[in-house]
Amino acid sequence: MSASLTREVIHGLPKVLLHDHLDGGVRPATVLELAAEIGHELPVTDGTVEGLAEWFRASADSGSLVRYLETFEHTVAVMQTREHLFRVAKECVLDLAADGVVYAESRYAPEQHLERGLTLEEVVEAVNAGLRAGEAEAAAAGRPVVVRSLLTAMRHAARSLEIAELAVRYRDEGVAGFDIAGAEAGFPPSRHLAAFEHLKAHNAHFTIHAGEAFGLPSIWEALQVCGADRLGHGVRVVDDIALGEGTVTDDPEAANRAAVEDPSSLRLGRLAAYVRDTRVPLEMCPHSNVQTGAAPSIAAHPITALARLRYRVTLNTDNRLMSDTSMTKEMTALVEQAGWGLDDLRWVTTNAMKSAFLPFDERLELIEGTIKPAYARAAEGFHP
Ligand SMILES: O=c1[nH]cnc2c1ncn2[C@H]1C[C@H](O)[C@@H](CO)O1
Ligand SMILES: [Zn+2]
Repeated sequence: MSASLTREVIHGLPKVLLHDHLDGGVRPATVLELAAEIGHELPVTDGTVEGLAEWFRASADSGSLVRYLETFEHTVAVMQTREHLFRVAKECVLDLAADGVVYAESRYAPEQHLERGLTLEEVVEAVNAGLRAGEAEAAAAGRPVVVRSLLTAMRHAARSLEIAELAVRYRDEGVAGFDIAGAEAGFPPSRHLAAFEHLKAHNAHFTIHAGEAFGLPSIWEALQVCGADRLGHGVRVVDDIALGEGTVTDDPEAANRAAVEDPSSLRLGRLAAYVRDTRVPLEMCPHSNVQTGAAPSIAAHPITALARLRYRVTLNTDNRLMSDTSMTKEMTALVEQAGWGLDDLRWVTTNAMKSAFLPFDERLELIEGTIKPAYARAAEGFHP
């Protein structure tokens, strides 16, 4: 009964987060403090944590991915030394643990953290050390969380092969995989084929931001040309799902209703069918999509139709700072605004754990030992 599924109950549920940017989740207080320390000028001058947090949220709320991404200048600026990277990574783990996250993959682009002389290896080692310190502190506080990193290459730049090599080199030291991010239009993933070939040659995992600001060609390339294991966002797969005379994209709210009332009225094109048939995990990020204009609202976000159609949907935060969000907030919004229930939350959580770039036995242990028992206990609470 979703009536009892309050924010407090949701906060207590175990969560799995596959798509969270380290530089998109810096605490506003930390940005403020470190910017003052290094003399980086921030765009707001009232000096308050609240003012800065609001600036990030409002600036990211532009309806444009390109403008959303401009705000990262001010988090990346304070992540340029070992000490600062360590701190940001550690605080990230503590914040996720406090949100009830039990497994997370935190991604960042090492090439963006070289401004003050660090090497790529030093960046990775500083972040890894911070993640391990955060895990230890969270476990000691009774909130165990496992956090792995994904190394991102920026799609407009030309360092993807180097970053892929770095991901392979550090695979046994907490780096679980690789990603491509940045503005999508004009920078197709196939520009980075050498990186993907290297990863495949070494049996490494990768995801690609695709189908966020740009539609089906980007999803098709990510899967069929590059061989991505998962899709970052992938929300525009609904461009290939017909509803009436148009597509789900034309009227996502009607599609969410149709997916429940009459699923056969939604007709999958070849690519949309391929994504569902092969169980490609979709790393969906509702609040981020509303901000960048990839979805009209939480109620009308295609995540609900895709969930009802049984795509391999996972729920994610993307950028907790810019989107002023958390896993608790993403889940609560779907419950309150899109008719989701406890079964849906358990399902996306299990989907995410199944899709993690963690060895199978470790995934199974988290599903059987942590996720299933906690959701079963929560379900009991809803019986009369
Ligand atoms: O949603 C996103 N789409 C594309 N790129 C993104 C998104 N969120 C963050 N990024 C970029 C900006 C960061 O600096 C970079 C690495 O985390 O990834
Ligand atoms: Zn992202």
